[in-house]
Amino acid sequence: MPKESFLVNRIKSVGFALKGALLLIRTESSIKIQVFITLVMTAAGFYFEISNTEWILQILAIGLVLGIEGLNTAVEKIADFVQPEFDEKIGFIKDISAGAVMLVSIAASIIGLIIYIPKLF
Ligand SMILES: Nc1ncnc2c1ncn2[C@@H]1O[C@H](COP(=O)(O)OP(=O)(O)OP(=O)(O)O)[C@@H](O)[C@H]1O
Repeated sequence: MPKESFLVNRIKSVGFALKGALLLIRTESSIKIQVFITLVMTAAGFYFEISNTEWILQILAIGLVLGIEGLNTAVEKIADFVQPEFDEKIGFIKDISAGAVMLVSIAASIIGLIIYIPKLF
């Protein structure tokens, strides 16, 4: 069988990644909430006419939270696959992964406060 070209492989990878992102949004409730917050913050960005720099920081913060949440979901799925029973080590791995989401969420919330508090008060 002839090897597929680099370009065909790249296009296929983008397809798999898009499928994964859609699957994530359709099946995971935490990502659904974060997508909702993304829509609210995007609307707020337009309403308050935030600057280019503020848009860049907001997009970066939102992208980080969604990306790390996606990785956390992947860690949870792998953990459940390799060890469906209660296991202290699995609990530790899942807690660390959830902690990573919390850290970026705190940073994103602080960025949001720095951008919007001066516009509200
Ligand atoms: N197999 C397990 N062994 C030990 N502790 C576990 C196990 N599964 C889950 N836990 C504990 O329960 C917590 C929540 O795990 P869970 O997989 O339900 O994640 P979640 O954050 O509720 O994810 P989601 O709501 O997105 O499914 C973990 O952080 C861990 O402390």
